[in-house]
Amino acid sequence: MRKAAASGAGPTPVAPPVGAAGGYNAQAPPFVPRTGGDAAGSWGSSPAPAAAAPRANGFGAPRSGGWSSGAAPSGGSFGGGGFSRDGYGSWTNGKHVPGPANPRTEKELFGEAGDGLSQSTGINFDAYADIPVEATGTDVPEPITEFLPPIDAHLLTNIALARYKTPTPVQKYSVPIVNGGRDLMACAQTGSGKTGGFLFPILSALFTHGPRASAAAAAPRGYGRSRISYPTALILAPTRELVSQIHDEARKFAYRSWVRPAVVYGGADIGSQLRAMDQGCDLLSATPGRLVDLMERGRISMANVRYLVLDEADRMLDMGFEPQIRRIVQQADMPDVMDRQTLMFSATFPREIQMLARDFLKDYIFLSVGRVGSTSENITQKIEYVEDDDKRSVLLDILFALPPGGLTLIFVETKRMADLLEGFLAQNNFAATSIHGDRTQREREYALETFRSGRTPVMVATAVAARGLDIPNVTHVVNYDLPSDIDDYVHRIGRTGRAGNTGAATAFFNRGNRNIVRDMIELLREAKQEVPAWLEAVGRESGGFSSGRGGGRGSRGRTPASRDVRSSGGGFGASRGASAAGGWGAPAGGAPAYGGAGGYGGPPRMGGGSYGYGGGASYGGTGGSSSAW
Ligand SMILES: Nc1ncnc2c1ncn2[C@@H]1O[C@H](COP(=O)(O)OP(=O)(O)OP(=O)(O)O)[C@@H](O)[C@H]1O
Repeated sequence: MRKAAASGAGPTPVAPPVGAAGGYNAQAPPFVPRTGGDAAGSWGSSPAPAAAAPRANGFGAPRSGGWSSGAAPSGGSFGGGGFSRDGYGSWTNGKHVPGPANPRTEKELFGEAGDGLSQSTGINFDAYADIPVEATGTDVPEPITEFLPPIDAHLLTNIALARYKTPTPVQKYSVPIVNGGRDLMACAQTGSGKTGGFLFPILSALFTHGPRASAAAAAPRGYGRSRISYPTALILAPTRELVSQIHDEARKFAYRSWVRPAVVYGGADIGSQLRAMDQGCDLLSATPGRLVDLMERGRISMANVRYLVLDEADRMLDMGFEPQIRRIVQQADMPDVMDRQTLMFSATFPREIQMLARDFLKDYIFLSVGRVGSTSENITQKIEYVEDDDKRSVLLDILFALPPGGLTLIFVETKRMADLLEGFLAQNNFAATSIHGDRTQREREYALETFRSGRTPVMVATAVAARGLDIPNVTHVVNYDLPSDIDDYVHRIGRTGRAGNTGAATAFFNRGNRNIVRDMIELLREAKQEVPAWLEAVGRESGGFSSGRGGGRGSRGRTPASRDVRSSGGGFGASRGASAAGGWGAPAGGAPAYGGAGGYGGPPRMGGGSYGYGGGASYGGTGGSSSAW
């Protein structure tokens, strides 16, 4: 039986009374569940979030509008000015008016069944339902089991066009959680549908409730000729390739709707991105650096943001994006944590990121599908002992032995090694390409395109390609160089074995990789993989100083979060859930408190329960541009 464990008791910051100073009123809490107005039904009961707090900074006027009381504009038009164009619809006189179908756009977005351009589900897709689910926090709503109302009818049409039949576990839970107005930290294995996990509830709500009429309606134009864009949903992700991919998914599921997705990332022409934004920017996917740039140019405002998503948040911190993220979220005009919904998604959640959540999330639900940081059993993992000097010849042996037809992704640690290995493979007549951080955006896109299409079925990559990329038919991942952080290994091998498909991953291990040996052994055991006897021996040898999943990790001294850190004072077994097939017990009692009550080890990073940021912690790197990869 699944359990919804309540957060442990802990300090509960005092929320100011509703309607207190700052112009807040009862409309402020975001997105309370719909209450039966729809024939289609409504989301399960879920508490309205705690009372709104005054904004911590002086940017912008306090928000007073909200959807919860039917504040979506009923007059005028949004999204295409009241008429349909470009495969989009509009929000006219308080109603969603989907645009007409466009067969060409439809084919471009959704492809055709079996064309190999999009990931089809594999034989193990249904087995996702057996993965244990843990959801902790107050009043966890019931998961959905199917794509049915009260998910918005227009979204259901687009989900059908994408040929999705059943929600994955993370989607089953995230949809009612987010549509119940709650914040969410969600952790689920690579390739198990986290993108839909945030896009579906957001788009469903946007289609049903329409745009928020406030800053955008009042001031659609900036100074001079420049327009200001006011996205309603903002998705931040660490790499250009990942935000492009999220944008492509957003375009699919927003097809024919009033919601115009847009994308911005560094390394590409800002002028064309701005022009594209001018065509509509309701749901924006962005890398943090480029977004700060646009904010500083006065071309984009966060004032309308209703939903904030941090995808692969741990990676963004690793890349040194924390200052930019805090600039966007806390130091501009984005609505306060109490007046937006914030969602974090990743397959790994080191403890630091759960701590960051205290600043960005309120009374959130921590969802973990499988153990945090575990690998999918759909990936057959093999660890080979290979000295550095032998790696090239062993790689050739592997490539020669692979059955034709699949794509192979080879990870190395440095850009230089990526170049060298690509050259070596070319000399040996393999159609190979490579991708790394020194390549221009055009080169990176070209490499991905030739890999995806199978023209170069081998791609050598640095960590830029480790996260989130969803390329159909990657059948084999080789860790030519192992990373020093086990989480990176988890994401890298997760480029195969996606959406219920099977895949293989081979890692070259030698004594230089001893720092991750114990984590590696634990991962392999957990995913029911073979653990070679020699690896166990190295593990025993390295015992005392190995990082171990229970201890500090790698050079950053990170500690893994194996569960919701809010309840880290409690026993491990208490909140481990059972199979997703069961039913929730009664909601955990207790008054909802924001910010994850209690149980944090160590002193809080910021004092007084305010949302201001006092620490200056950031992790290596300077916005990701000058790393080794
Ligand atoms: N409900 C579903 N039914 C069928 N296919 C799905 C479903 N949800 C997602 N997919 C497909 O599964 C693949 C993986 O999804 P997605 O990229 O969202 O995974 P992820 O969990 O974000 O992975 P990662 O951790 O690597 O970022 C995609 O090709 C997506 O189209």
